[in-house]
Amino acid sequence: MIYMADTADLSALTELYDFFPLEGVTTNPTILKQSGMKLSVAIESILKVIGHGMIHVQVMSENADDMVREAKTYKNYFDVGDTFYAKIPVTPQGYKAMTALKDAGINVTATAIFTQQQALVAAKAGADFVAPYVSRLDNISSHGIEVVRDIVKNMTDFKLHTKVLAASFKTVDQIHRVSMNGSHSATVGPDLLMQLIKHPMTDISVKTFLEDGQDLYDISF
Ligand SMILES: O=C[C@H](O)COP(=O)(O)O
Repeated sequence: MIYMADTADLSALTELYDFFPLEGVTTNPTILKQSGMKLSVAIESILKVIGHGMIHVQVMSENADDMVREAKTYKNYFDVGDTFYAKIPVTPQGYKAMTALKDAGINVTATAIFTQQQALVAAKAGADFVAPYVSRLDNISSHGIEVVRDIVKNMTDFKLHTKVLAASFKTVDQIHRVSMNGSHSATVGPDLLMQLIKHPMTDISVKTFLEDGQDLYDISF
């Protein structure tokens, strides 16, 4: 499974990219607002941290032609080639823009997905990733994990190349369950990414190893 960071928090990203095998960063207008940075500064700063990792940038336009122009502008502005993904909401104009963007050779991440059909239509429109919102589904008494599972099944059954990018997480268990249901990728906030790898028994085990080995390891390195 591909892990991405769902954040524009530069210090958290720098800390995570030092050790966590992340393959990209996803952003949206809300994430930018939380960072306090304008788009140009935020994305340029993120790119300095992530190098050749994927960068997913959401468009603000509502009309398909504008979405396409906006995405093309960002791709050129940030000069990021194939690691650039235009995040396009699954509106009617968004679907139209997805097809046009793919025709123009620009990667697409279909976002704000709440149903299996929204994802399937996005895949047919050529989206490289489809992003169902797990917590936001759970919070409206729906079932985020089941939606992810159904979308994964569709991609497999219909032999589509689109990857599921599960998004909107609040718990480690949600991430565990989307992995077990075959999600190709997940984008996760920094705090939860850290929680994924934390376990008190690991800390206790490492502490014991250090104590036990203290006087035994006699080879210099
Ligand atoms: O871009 C989509 C986000 O992953 C949504 O996450 P959120 O529900 O935590 O805002």
